[in-house]
Amino acid sequence: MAKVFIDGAAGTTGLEIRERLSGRRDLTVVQLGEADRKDAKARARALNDADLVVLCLPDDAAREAVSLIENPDVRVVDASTAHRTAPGWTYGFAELEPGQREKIAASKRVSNPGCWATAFVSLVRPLVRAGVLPVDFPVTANGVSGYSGGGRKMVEEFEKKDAPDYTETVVRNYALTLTHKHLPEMKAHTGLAHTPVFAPFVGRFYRGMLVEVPLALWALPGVPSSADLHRVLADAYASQPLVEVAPADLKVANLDAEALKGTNKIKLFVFGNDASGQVRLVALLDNLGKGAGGAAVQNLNIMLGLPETTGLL
Ligand SMILES: NC(=O)C1=CN([C@@H]2O[C@H](COP(=O)(O)OP(=O)(O)OC[C@H]3O[C@@H](n4cnc5c(N)ncnc54)[C@H](OP(=O)(O)O)[C@@H]3O)[C@@H](O)[C@H]2O)C=CC1
Ligand SMILES: CC(=O)N[C@@H](CCC(=O)OP(=O)(O)O)C(=O)O
Repeated sequence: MAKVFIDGAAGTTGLEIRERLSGRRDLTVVQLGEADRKDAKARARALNDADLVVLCLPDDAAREAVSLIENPDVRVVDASTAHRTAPGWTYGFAELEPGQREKIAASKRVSNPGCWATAFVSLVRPLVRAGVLPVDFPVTANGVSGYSGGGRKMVEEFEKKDAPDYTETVVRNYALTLTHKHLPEMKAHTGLAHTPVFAPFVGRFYRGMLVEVPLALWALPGVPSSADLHRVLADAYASQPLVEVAPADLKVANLDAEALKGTNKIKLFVFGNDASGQVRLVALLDNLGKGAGGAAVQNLNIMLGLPETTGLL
């Protein structure tokens, strides 16, 4: 039976992954106790003794963990931002490209996508691949996330009244320097030539997110209809159980960012107005589900040759 070590098991993403793996009888989960969890020697031992390790650590600690692995058989899923565009690493988004699942299955080093990037690339990559969206198009994205996306520190900022930076803010924008940490992977894994203009918001709710890519259809070559864009997305994800494309004729007045909380799914929507030549592509997901822990478990299943959606859906 495969031995899985979670490094960073006490953090927000680590806890989420532990919970998802807790009922599993097809693997053994290892984690270090409170006294050892930051001890480099204990971590090195556990890292080298596992079949697969899941890193739920800040970027620097994730890089350090990888450097501590000497056993060539150990396989890694890294939930941090450290290796998402690094050479030698496979991007852990099985549904993204034909053949990506097989690459993940064969890889020793898999980087789990960021939550914003998961939403963005799932909407944009199929359109770029199909040639509907030119690679040099000036794409923008915006969205709102629950505060668990910021990890333990942000959770405390929103929840712990005696935290030094406690806030009662309901919703706020951020990344105003236009250098959000997911931008490199958003560009690299869509194939876009230019970095998208990205406007993220965080709100006073724990988990869930809504991400939008607004597009002027009249500015695209051949002026496609919103139905054309919908067809590309529906075809791209037709056989993917964790990615759902809502029907093109769906009539709703709004979407709730928390609607998929606790699930491992991502749902994509195309809201278009062909009279004005405009479309809003929308992705709905749980930042801790398909945006982090759910995706990590999916990657782990694929890498260990276990049924992909065990413990998910
Ligand atoms: N939250 C989210 O929605 C998502 C997070 N991620 C990524 O997952 C990773 C973890 O994030 P998240 O769970 O949110 O962060 P947290 O801060 O909640 O958790 C990080 C954990 O790592 C521990 N840690 C820090 N340094 C070390 C070290 N040197 N050795 C061992 N353990 C250490 C921390 O302990 P302590 O708290 O005691 O310092 C904490 O338990 C990050 O890289 C993040 O970018 C990815 C996708 C989504
Ligand atoms: C609300 C919030 O602050 N979210 C985090 C991203 C969460 C995520 O996907 O993070 P990783 O890159 O850490 O994987 C942010 O925007 O920086």
